[in-house]
Amino acid sequence: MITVTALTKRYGNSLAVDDMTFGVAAGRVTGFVGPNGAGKSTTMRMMVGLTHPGAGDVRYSGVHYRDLKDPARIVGAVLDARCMHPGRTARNHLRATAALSGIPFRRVGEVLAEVGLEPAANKRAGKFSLGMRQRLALASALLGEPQVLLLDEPSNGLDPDGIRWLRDYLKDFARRGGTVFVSSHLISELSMFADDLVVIGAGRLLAAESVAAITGRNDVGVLVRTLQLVELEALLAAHGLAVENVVDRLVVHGTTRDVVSQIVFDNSIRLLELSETSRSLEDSLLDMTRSSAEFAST
Ligand SMILES: Nc1ncnc2c1ncn2[C@@H]1O[C@H](COP(=O)(O)OP(=O)(O)OP(=O)(O)O)[C@@H](O)[C@H]1O
Repeated sequence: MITVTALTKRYGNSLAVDDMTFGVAAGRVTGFVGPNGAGKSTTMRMMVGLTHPGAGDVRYSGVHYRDLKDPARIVGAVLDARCMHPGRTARNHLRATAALSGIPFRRVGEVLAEVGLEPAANKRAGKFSLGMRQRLALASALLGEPQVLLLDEPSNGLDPDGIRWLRDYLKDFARRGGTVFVSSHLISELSMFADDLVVIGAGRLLAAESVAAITGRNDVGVLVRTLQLVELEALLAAHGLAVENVVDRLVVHGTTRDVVSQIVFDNSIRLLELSETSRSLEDSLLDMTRSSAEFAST
């Protein structure tokens, strides 16, 4: 649905976005992750024509954003939830936005209900919490019944219930055939609902693949504790297993608990602990971006 090709943006001497190419599929939630300053916002701004790229382009089903006949009906974007008139009520903010895009006013009531803001419809946006502004910004993006949602850090300011609600909403939007591209510097949060990930660091693309592919590559292994450490290490190595002695335990790479427990049983070794380990998605992404700034992990 979205194709980003060789997208590049330079600010002075620094490359904020460096030759970025990736695709975002319809019917799936794609997470856009990277440490602070990696270039997520700059990329998303270029995706909706708010920042002019130095090179490269972004297309929606083959059509350049600036050539879309009715962009509000194709792409709904929330890039900065603070961007609204504080003196306007939620309803009036949405009416003004609808009028600008030629969208019928009946959509205003519908989107207020969709994001759960009906009770606050007549309150001024200036009195809204950041979480309520996020919902109002999402409501604006939904006015044109778009096929694509682009959201930059949409859970900022949402409470845990709000975050769960947003996650379910976006999953459902994708299930109905929509395209969701959502950025976050919180890997743990994205890993809970994204199908695909686009990972960037220091302006460069590091990976663009499914969460399943990334986790599938993760090293699985077995952790063993025993008082007969040296004896078991030799036995496991004799069976051709890659074994590592880490202080008071053995880590056996690329195998399962069943294999190790059989060797242990056959050789009457007494165990203190036997467990399977796997690296989390977060560990993998941290490895990918280690050379760039730190990810926030909570
Ligand atoms: N208008 C601008 N002028 C100069 N430099 C900019 C501008 N906008 C962004 N940058 C720089 O480009 C780089 C990428 O910034 P960007 O905001 O896109 O990153 P990000 O991944 O969205 O980070 P964050 O999660 O902190 O918002 C940063 O080094 C930033 O300082």
